[in-house]
Amino acid sequence: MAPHDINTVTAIAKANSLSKAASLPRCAYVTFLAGNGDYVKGVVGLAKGLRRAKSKYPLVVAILPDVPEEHRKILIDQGCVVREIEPVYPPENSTQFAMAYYVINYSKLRIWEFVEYSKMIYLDGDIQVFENIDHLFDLPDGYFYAVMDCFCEKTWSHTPQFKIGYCQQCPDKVNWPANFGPKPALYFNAGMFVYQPCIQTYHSLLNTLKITPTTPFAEQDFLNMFFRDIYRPIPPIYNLVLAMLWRHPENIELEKAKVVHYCAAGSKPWRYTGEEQNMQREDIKMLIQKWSDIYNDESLDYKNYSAVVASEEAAGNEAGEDGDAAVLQPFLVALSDAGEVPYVSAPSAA
Ligand SMILES: O=c1ccn([C@@H]2O[C@H](COP(=O)(O)OP(=O)(O)O)[C@@H](O)[C@H]2O)c(=O)[nH]1
Ligand SMILES: OC[C@H]1O[C@H](O[C@@H]2[C@@H](O)[C@H](O)[C@@H](O)[C@H](O)[C@@H]2O)[C@H](O)[C@@H](O)[C@H]1O
Ligand SMILES: [Mn+2]
Repeated sequence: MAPHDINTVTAIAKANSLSKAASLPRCAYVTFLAGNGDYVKGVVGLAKGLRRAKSKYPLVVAILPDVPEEHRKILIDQGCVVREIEPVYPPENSTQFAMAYYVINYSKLRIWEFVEYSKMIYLDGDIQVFENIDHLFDLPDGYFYAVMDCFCEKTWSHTPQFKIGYCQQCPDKVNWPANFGPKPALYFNAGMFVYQPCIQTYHSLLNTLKITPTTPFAEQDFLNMFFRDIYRPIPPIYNLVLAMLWRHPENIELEKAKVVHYCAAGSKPWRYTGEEQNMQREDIKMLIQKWSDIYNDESLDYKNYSAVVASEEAAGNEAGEDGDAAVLQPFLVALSDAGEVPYVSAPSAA
């Protein structure tokens, strides 16, 4: 066959694109959804935020069986890869959780089973991504990456740290008392982390959980214990826990925050009333507004966004490296590879 033969050219192009797809690292974002409440709004907001940030990778939603059909459909329509998981129950124990609903959070451990991906970034449903963080997938393998938590809110009042006013965000302010034993290891917030799915790790997590007493911060305490030797802190811009704004303003440059975690009491954007403590702060109102702008932006709905990209491609717009088409393409490939969403092919330009 002559190289200019149209079939040859097509075959080469196809082989190239296949090998390109095959060599793409198998990366994805993953979040967790339980129940029939309003957290589905958080996940929709997150899916749209990732699109706005031109993330190249899909958002997998690990859902418990109690998520209603209606909510599953909303997620699929937003281009999410929906995966049902079995709940994980902690061993029986009389511990009071810092929040009663944290008990379902042990189910997050199932995401280690998603081994069709080599690396994933877990994000809580109450997180928003304002700038692209795909580069976190390039961090060296073999570690667990997350942002250090803050111990100053009253959800921490049960801990010795809180009682003496010690926080790892300002470790020199209050010295760790000698008679308290060794200084505790660095402790991450489990609303965002970079990890590698792995079946051995998955079994080890579940087996270790069976012999581990439950504690107030549920799976977060457990993950901190399990991964303490390979935990590597990343800067707070990758998971801005809102309380940092009033507890440790000296550690935060708000304009640099790429990822915001709406975890302070009263700060869930989809049910914000402004009544709780600190919720009338200007920075909080601004962050709630930014979340709502993304949630309400119809051009970020998957159906509208993919239609625009398809028509740009049809117009022969190769849209350099930063163009929407170039950016959405691998996202669609990843989705269609996952077998959940049909690949939206561009109509012929002829
Ligand atoms: O009814 C619920 C409660 C929690 N979650 C999920 O569990 C995560 C952890 O809970 P949350 O973010 O409310 O905890 P916080 O970060 O505020 O302590 C949420 O982000 C959701 O992804 C959920 O889907 N439904
Ligand atoms: O089940 C334990 C939970 O713990 C975390 O909650 C936060 C939040 O409750 C703040 O209000 C506290 O002040 C903060 O320290 C605490 O870590 C995670 O965000 C969540 O995903 C989940 O892992
Ligand atoms: Mn959260």
